[in-house]
Amino acid sequence: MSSANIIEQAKRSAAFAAVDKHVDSTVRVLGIGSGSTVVYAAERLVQLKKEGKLNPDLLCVPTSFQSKQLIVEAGLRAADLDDLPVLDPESADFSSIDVTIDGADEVDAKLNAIKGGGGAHLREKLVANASRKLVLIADSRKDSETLGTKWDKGIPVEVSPLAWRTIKRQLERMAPLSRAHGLAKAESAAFSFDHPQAVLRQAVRKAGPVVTDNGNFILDVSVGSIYDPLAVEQLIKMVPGVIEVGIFSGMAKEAWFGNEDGSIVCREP
Ligand SMILES: O=C[C@H](O)[C@H](O)[C@H](O)COP(=O)(O)O
Repeated sequence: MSSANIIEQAKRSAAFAAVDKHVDSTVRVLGIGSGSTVVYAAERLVQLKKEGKLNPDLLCVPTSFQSKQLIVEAGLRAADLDDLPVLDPESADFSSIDVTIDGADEVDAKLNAIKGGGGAHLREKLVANASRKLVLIADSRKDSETLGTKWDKGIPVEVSPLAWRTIKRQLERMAPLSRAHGLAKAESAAFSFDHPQAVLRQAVRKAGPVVTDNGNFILDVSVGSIYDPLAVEQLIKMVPGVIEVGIFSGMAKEAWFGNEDGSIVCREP
């Protein structure tokens, strides 16, 4: 098997295992992530549907245009996040979604993640935030001790097109010491680069920038190793015009990694 096929097989195994563990007839609302690994989760859902193992009233909440197409093509029912009732109105839990299964670009030892390689992280974060459980699926190349050490394309940041140059300049002046911003432990650096770089993501086969599903631009912000994901997420989020940051700190409850030898690892924080 070619190395590309081995990677695809690893992604597929992780996706199948996660769906098998988390999706049964008791699940009423399911979040569907975006990207190439989630395609295999949709494949497994189609099989389970044929076997009559899904809830007949199952609603699927998409996280992108691509994700909605996966839901429709799988013969499942798509629902918008704000059309759903909360699962338990009597409790403080505001979740509308039982479980969401999504891909990731890099996942650290505590299951903090970088997402948005496909530009879908705004809706992915909204859906993750409304989910009781976020389950990540990936091949083992994404499994990392420290964010920013494996995914070297920068943190995807969705920004307003109205001020992208100003936002870029401001992000490039972010101080590496979280101490300067009072956001994390004194003396500790949130990230390693002295001079972060923010690059406007360019479209392929279209002149000009990538325009997200929400009509915005993406800056890919390289900061080196990310020692304090929450501090970096907060630092970036504070810049006016930043719509969403592709760091998901403390959101995932489980991550499934497919290995090249065919084995699967499931990790919890
Ligand atoms: O914007 C895209 C999403 O965050 C994806 O879930 C992420 O990029 C991983 O995608 P893939 O499964 O294709 O590696």
